Amino acid sequence: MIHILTTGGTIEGLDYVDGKGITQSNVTIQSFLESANIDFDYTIKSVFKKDSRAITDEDRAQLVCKINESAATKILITHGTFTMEDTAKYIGKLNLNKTIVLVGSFILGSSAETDAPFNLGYALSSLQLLKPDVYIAMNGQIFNWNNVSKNLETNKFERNDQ
Ligand SMILES: NC(=O)C[C@H](N)C(=O)O
Repeated sequence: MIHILTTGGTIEGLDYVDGKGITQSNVTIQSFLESANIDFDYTIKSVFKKDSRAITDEDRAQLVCKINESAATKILITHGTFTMEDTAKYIGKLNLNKTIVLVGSFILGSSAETDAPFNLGYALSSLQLLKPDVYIAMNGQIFNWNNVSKNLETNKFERNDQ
């Protein structure tokens, strides 16, 4: 059983334009999974719907509550890319003894060119194979929570020790 927690971000078609958050989107993580004909047991829950620049430590604490409440030991978190590494660190430091993978997209989930379905597939596959810890699955790579940064110039995630 995989438990999916959604938090907003570009992957859900949410973004900031002119300093204002766009909260209306016709994209759902569920619809991506349905179009891929996913055939394993999963549950999906929206924890909040925010551009990740607006996520606070209170939001992160709420996310941790949902992780702890879940009977699943494999958790996927969909999240905006800007502060994904902060949320990964926040959760990683807690040693929750579950496999937790965070994933997002660089191109709006509502756009035809979105990287969302590929990233979701890659993250869900990795989630089933990885040992308990917290990871980011982006750019076709797996990053450990304590060794990852988003490079704002290249718009890619990279290892800190690279
Ligand atoms: N690519 C993204 O997800 C950026 C987005 N605006 C965010 O929530 O961080």
